Amino acid sequence: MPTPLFTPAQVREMDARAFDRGTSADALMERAAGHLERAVRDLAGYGYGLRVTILCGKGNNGGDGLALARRLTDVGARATVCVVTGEETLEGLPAVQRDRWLARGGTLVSSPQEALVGADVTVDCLLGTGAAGEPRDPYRTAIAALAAERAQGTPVVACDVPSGVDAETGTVAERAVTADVTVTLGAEKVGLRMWPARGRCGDLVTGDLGILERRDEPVAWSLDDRDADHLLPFPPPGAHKRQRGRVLIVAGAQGMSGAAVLATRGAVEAGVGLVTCLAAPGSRDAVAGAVPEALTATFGDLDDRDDHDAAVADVLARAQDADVVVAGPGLGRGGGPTALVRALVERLERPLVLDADAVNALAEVPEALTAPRANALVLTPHEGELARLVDGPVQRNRASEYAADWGATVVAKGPGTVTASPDGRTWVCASGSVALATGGTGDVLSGMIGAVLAGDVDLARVAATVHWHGRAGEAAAALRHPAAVRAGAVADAVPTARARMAGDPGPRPGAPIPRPEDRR
Ligand SMILES: NC(=O)C1=CN([C@@H]2O[C@H](COP(=O)(O)OP(=O)(O)OC[C@H]3O[C@@H](n4cnc5c(N)ncnc54)[C@H](OP(=O)(O)O)[C@@H]3O)[C@@H](O)[C@H]2O)[C@H](O)CC1
Ligand SMILES: [K+]
Repeated sequence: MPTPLFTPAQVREMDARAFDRGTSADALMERAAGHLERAVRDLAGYGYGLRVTILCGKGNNGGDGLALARRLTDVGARATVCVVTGEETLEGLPAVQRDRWLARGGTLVSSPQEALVGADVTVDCLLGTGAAGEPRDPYRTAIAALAAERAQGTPVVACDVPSGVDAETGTVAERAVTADVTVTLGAEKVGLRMWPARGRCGDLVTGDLGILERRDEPVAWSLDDRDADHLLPFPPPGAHKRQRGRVLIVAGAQGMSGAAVLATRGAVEAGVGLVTCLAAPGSRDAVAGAVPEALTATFGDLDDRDDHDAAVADVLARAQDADVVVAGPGLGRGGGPTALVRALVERLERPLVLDADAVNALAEVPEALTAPRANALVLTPHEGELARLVDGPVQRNRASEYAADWGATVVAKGPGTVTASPDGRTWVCASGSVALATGGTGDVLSGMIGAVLAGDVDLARVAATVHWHGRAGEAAAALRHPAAVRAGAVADAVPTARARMAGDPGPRPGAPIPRPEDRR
């Protein structure tokens, strides 16, 4: 099942409703501590005799830590606790937890450095969702001490969020905790799935507090392999190639054949009935040579002012034979590509995927983006391209606003790609590898998206394809080295990645890939 993701403010509302139903804040804190205790023991593999150092702040995050110390003692672990702001700063529930800890025979160590000596596991209960901005002292110093201990090999469990990480936006303070496991409480917070925050969390575990209700609407979703595989098309038995979808790729101006080749390969490897690539003459030959499975043709000269109307008309006519059009990879910049993109956005009555130069062209004619249109539009900008479209700094966690403003599905590419559809659904991609941060991988993705939409324009499929492309990047990195993956290797890995998502552990000659009805 897709994982629902919420903002910290939503989780606070869930808390408030739980209080209205009669659940006490104390009970929630005890539940939180129970999840932390399990995570600590799971990480270490044992509990009895385990030396656990818990660094606490003065808020409820610190209160969770004090409750944890008591629970760990109950199972025979040795908890060392430091309240970095001083125990006298605690008020309310954290103060109640402190008193319970002291009544249980626990003690408090005043210096974080001293508390960390000899720890097998450390727990970051410094700052949670109530904190904002750059951690101030004494938190700052405590975070540095925790980092130094981790550098010596002592793992860190973060309570709710790694301190210094913004659980709404995914931004990370200059001084922030890097955890090995993060136990996120109540419901998964969206910012923890976004980068750079995701890189600070380690394994993400959700600690259910019984506060999430059916009516809670997540701001985003995260797909796993099975979710993504189920969303992706599976060829109906007996289908002929036209029924399996036809993609037209408009890419590759003169001298820019590589992008056209990669986008065409993306579509072919993703599996679709027919792929046609329209490119400038030299690029067309390159595509024909590199991807024999695709049909190829040329578009007129987009650079020639007198001819570009004819080129645009030709592309629109050819699009009549396609279910989906992908435009942009290596299309070039200037009046011709801009006129073509504008015509496609305004006049094409087919789903349209715009990538790379086509996104740049669209930034030249922003009125085309907001005008009513007859097609489903998917934009796949990387950060630089998105910045041109929004004309200012980009926040990927605002992709859903961009999608609503433009009536388009926005795939905001980067680590933890965010896909937002105009109907208000948002997905944060959990797959991928730094191997994808190399030229041409976006072209592969655009072709793949074209292929999956050729059967059915379900926009959740776009998010599933982003997940699939991420898995292909991981598979290519595993076969080679993350530092040495070229985009063509990502395209090569697309079919195997899908087989693995479907539950196939690896190549097994002769073994059929299970059909959807056998898997569900
Ligand atoms: N449903 C749940 O998820 C539950 C979560 N619990 C835990 O509660 C925390 C949130 O607790 P809260 O008390 O709201 O906040 P924090 O513990 O995160 O701490 C806030 C204190 O931090 C100070 N602060 C704020 N910003 C900074 C900063 N940049 N540098 C230093 N200090 C900062 C702030 O003090 P001020 O005096 O500055 O206002 C606060 O005192 C949640 O994360 C969970 O761990 C519940 O236990 C169970 C239900
Ligand atoms: K924390």
